[in-house]
Amino acid sequence: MTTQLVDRTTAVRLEAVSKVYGHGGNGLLALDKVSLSVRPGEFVCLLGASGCGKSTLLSLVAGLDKPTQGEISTVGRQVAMMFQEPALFPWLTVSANVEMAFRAEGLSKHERRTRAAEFLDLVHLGGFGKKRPHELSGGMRQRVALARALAQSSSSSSSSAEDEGGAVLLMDEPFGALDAMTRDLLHDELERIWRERALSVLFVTHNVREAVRLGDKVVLLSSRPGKVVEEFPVELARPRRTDSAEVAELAAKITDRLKEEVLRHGH
Ligand SMILES: Nc1ncnc2c1ncn2[C@@H]1O[C@H](COP(=O)(O)OP(=O)(O)OP(=O)(O)O)[C@@H](O)[C@H]1O
Repeated sequence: MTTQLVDRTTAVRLEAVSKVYGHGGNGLLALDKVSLSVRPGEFVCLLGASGCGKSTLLSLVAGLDKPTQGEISTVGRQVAMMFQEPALFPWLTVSANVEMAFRAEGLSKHERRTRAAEFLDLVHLGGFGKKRPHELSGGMRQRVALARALAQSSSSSSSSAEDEGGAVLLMDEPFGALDAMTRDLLHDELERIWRERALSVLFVTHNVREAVRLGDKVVLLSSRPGKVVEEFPVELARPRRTDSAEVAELAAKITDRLKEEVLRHGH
């Protein structure tokens, strides 16, 4: 089950969470007693081989699905999710796509547009509000998706009155389809916004360097069923460069551990 946390030292907490898809003999154990936590303002990267249950875990935290066993708790503010594909409505303008985040708030059209423009400015897309998604590059579309996720997590309908902490952002390989240069730029922007807005982030990737570039902590999941194998604190100074020797060194250590896990499971 998913509950609201009263404890202010944790933004997201999973305790012995298991997920089985299907029933009986045909059931598939996707996650096996996974425990992990994200502190308020912490950037946690979740790393693992394909099919180890990373997306499953995020959808459970987002409340899109329920764990079979275990408990998930989050801060009062509703979490926002961002996927590999930006999932924009192609027939709407960029601004209208971001305005969707405020649709439950009863704001006037003018207020919605003004607030959407603020979030588009934040991701350096000021002036692009009237464009349609197909007129933008892949990286720009992903920025629109980021603006919409930030708007969602800040909307008053998604926060409780006593909630003063930053929002929780769940990201499922959001930059996986982008070229390396665009990805680098978006890493810098995400890091800036994360700091400015004191976000708590759970970021799924299978790119080890990306995890080390961004994370305060990298949580390594085993191959299916997903279990936490090891947590690696990343104590490198920020801002980091994906191509730096320090990032490469820790990434190599984590990759070795990941390979060991994949070989142990035979897939
Ligand atoms: N709705 C579902 N019904 C049945 N099985 C599912 C469902 N969703 C996921 N699975 C299975 O659960 C396992 C974990 O899937 P999941 O998508 O969470 O892994 P992942 O680590 O995110 O993979 P990838 O890195 O390839 O995106 C996989 O074996 C997948 O086939």
